[in-house]
Order: sequence, then C-alpha cells, then structure tokens
Amino acid sequence: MSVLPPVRRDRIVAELPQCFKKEACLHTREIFHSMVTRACKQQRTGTVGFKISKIIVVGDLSVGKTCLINRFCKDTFDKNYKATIGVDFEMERFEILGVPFSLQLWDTAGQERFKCIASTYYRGAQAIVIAFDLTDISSLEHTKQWLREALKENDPSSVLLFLVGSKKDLSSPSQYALIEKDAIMVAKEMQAEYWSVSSLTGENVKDFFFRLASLTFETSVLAELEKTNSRKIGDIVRKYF
Ligand SMILES: Nc1nc2c(ncn2[C@@H]2O[C@H](COP(=O)(O)OP(=O)(O)OP(=O)(O)O)[C@@H](O)[C@H]2O)c(=O)[nH]1
Ligand SMILES: [Mg+2]
Repeated sequence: MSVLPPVRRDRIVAELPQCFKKEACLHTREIFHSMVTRACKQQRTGTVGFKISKIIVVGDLSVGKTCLINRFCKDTFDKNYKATIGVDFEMERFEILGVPFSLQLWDTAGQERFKCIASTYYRGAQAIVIAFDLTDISSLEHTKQWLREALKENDPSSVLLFLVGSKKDLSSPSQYALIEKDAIMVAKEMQAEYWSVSSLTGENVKDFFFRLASLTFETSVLAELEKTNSRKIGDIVRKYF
C-alpha cells in the first residue's frame, strides 16, 4: 500500500514537453522514445517509479537559483536576497506516462565561502542545472567553471545538462538578444539544453521543469531497460555455456 498522497493534478505529464531552442537542446524528438512509451504502457519501468532522481542547481551567487526553485515548487517569489548557506532541497513528485517519478531539487550556494559545503552534495546527480543571470555576462562566463566542478563528482557520460538564463524580466530585448546568442554557443559547447526564465513573472519556469523531469525520466527508463536486457542476455549466456 502506498503511503504517499496522490500526485498533484498539475504535475501529470502525458506528452513530451518541447525544448526551448532547437539550436541548443538535448534532443529534437517531438515524442517520448518509443521504447519508453511501450515500457510505460506495459508497466515494465522497473525501479524508476520508486527511485528519487537528484538534480543539482549550481551557478554564481545571486543569479536566482533559489527563486527559480521556489517559483516552481511553492509558486512564490521573494524580491529580497537571502544567500543560501550550503544547500537546501525540495522534493517534487510527477506522474509521467502513468509512472510516478520524483525529483529531489538541490539548491546550492553560489557564495564562495559556502561553496565547499555545497560541493559535497554534488555527487550522484542525474541532471545538472547551471544557472546564470541574463543581465550579467560574467555569470555566463563562469558557468563553465561551475560545470567543471559539478562534473568532478558525476559521470559526464550519463548526466543531463541544462544551461538556464534567469531574470528575463530585467533584460531589454536588445540586451537579451545579445546574451542569448552567447548563451546558445556556451550551451552547445557544453552539450547542454538552453532555457531562459523569469522567476518574477513565472515565464518558462513550469515548461522548463517539466522538460527537465521528462528528459530525466526518459533517460532513467532507457537505462533501466538496458539493465534488464543485459540481465536477460546474461541469463541466456549462463544457460547455454
Ligand atoms: N527581477 C527578478 N529578480 C530576480 C529573479 N530571480 C531572482 N531575482 C532576485 O535576485 C536575487 C537573488 O536571488 P536568489 O534566488 O536568492 O539567488 P541565488 O542564486 O539563490 O543566490 P545564492 O543562494 O547566494 O547562491 C534576489 O533579490 C531575487 O529577488 C527574476 O527572475 N527576476
Ligand atoms: Mg540561493
């Protein structure tokens, strides 16, 4: 018997949410991978429905990491800056293609003096969100260093990367166009998916987290299927040799 309350109705995903910019996205498929859809229909998703996927959010101080998580998880926005000390986390439960899927969103500190505490929590992430401020080019320049540090604790070949520009409401259209061009280049180099959001207005926030949850889910199901298949091949090998 499940002790968890049902998933909120506005956390149900039936179709793959689309990327923000086709030039810098993890994949351009419009629907979930057919193997994933089939596995979900046949309830062959193994442990995916019971596991909690870890997502870490990193980036310079004051770029808006905490506000981004709070806008999505609590639908609130605080205009006063309160530095994150070390780390904080929020849980979000989704239902994707009928399968329960939980994300643990780790909000880390950008301030130098709290960084060493925060970095001890980087390990074991399924996805890394590297945040920068769309009105501050230096925060975009620092994203590569944030990524390098986060990847020291994670497997670069399996972790999903997202480069997220924040405070869209504060940038003028011309300033925005300029920084977005650079951000797309950085995202491509990192092999990350690019998004821009505003936690003040909420623009793109829900779309971003739904995409993040869905791609993390898709990757987890594919990994689970691969594990099951290699186990099956192992059984055959054991049986005949
Ligand atoms: N206008 C506007 N302000 C924002 C937005 N997001 C964050 N801010 C403001 O930027 C400041 C810093 O936001 P935080 O979310 O605390 O930044 P942080 O990245 O968590 O900072 P650290 O915890 O120190 O790493 C606060 O004053 C927020 O109100 C946004 O989308 N629009
Ligand atoms: Mg913070």
